[in-house]
Amino acid sequence: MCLNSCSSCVPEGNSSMETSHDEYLQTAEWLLSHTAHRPKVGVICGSGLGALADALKSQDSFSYTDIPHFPQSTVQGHAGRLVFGELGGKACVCMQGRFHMYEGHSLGKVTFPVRVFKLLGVETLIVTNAAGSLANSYKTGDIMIIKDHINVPGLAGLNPLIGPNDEKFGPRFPPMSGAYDKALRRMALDICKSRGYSQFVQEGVYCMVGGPNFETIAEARLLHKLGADAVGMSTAPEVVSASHCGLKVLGLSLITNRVTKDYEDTESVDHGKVLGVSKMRSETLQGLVSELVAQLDINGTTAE
Ligand SMILES: O=P(O)(O)O[C@H]1O[C@H](CO)[C@@H](O)[C@H]1O
Ligand SMILES: Nc1nc2[nH]cnc2c(=O)[nH]1
Repeated sequence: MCLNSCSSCVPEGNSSMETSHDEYLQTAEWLLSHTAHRPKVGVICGSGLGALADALKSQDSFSYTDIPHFPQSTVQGHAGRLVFGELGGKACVCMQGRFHMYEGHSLGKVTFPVRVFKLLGVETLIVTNAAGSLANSYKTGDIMIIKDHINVPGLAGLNPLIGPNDEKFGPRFPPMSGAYDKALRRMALDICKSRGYSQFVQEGVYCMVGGPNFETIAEARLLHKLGADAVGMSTAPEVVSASHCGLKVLGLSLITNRVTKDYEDTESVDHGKVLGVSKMRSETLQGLVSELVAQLDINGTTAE
């Protein structure tokens, strides 16, 4: 076995090594030459949550098809647009549509926009997703502030950082214990409290699985026993990549369905239901994200 992480040895479709540093730079430079916005905050919109970008003022919007080296969205509920604009007086960039492993994208492509965000000057990343609940106390429509994640593909060796490390982005062995910024979580909780959201806000552990199928009952039971409160098919690779390059991360899961752990339960889930609940809660999430961005101290630490 070769131990050199050369391109012929690292499994194809796994790491970010297929993208050179110059390609990230070319994309960032193209974007900066097409907009006057200089975003410090990046937002990734989960399934059906693209309306978060509608709150941006003075928008410059780019279809993914027009941006050099950008992957393309293939999933319903992910429009495939990068929107720049102002939110709460701060310059932001918002992905209306993310990339998933199950679409056939390599994890390098899934996380490509995160590194581009870094090169644009983004310091804080807000990641949203639609997820199914495993915790018994969660209800459909709840918002879960992500405290931590279990990256099932990552544990199995599917990690965007596999391959030669690009030191310009971050270290070979990045710690992940503080991946979800404590101060940002505190801020989100306080805002939820002040807005009267407390009865439908949770803080918990997100578990990423590869998808695209939803969980079997035995899988749901297993993930719950492992400590997961909610499950989805995204977010972990983006957060690993963001944390690696020093971005502060806030993760928000919208609970769109209950994942059944009971063989007697006849309720099932489909993507249409997921999108329906996302749409219903989109405005609430938009309010939370807008206020949070408005409160950010962009020059360094987060507001207390
Ligand atoms: O994680 P996001 O992109 O929000 O979407 C979630 O919803 C889709 C399934 O309905 C999957 O893509 C899952 O990951
Ligand atoms: N894996 C998974 N992803 C989801 N995305 C939205 N709901 C679900 C779910 O129940 N399971």
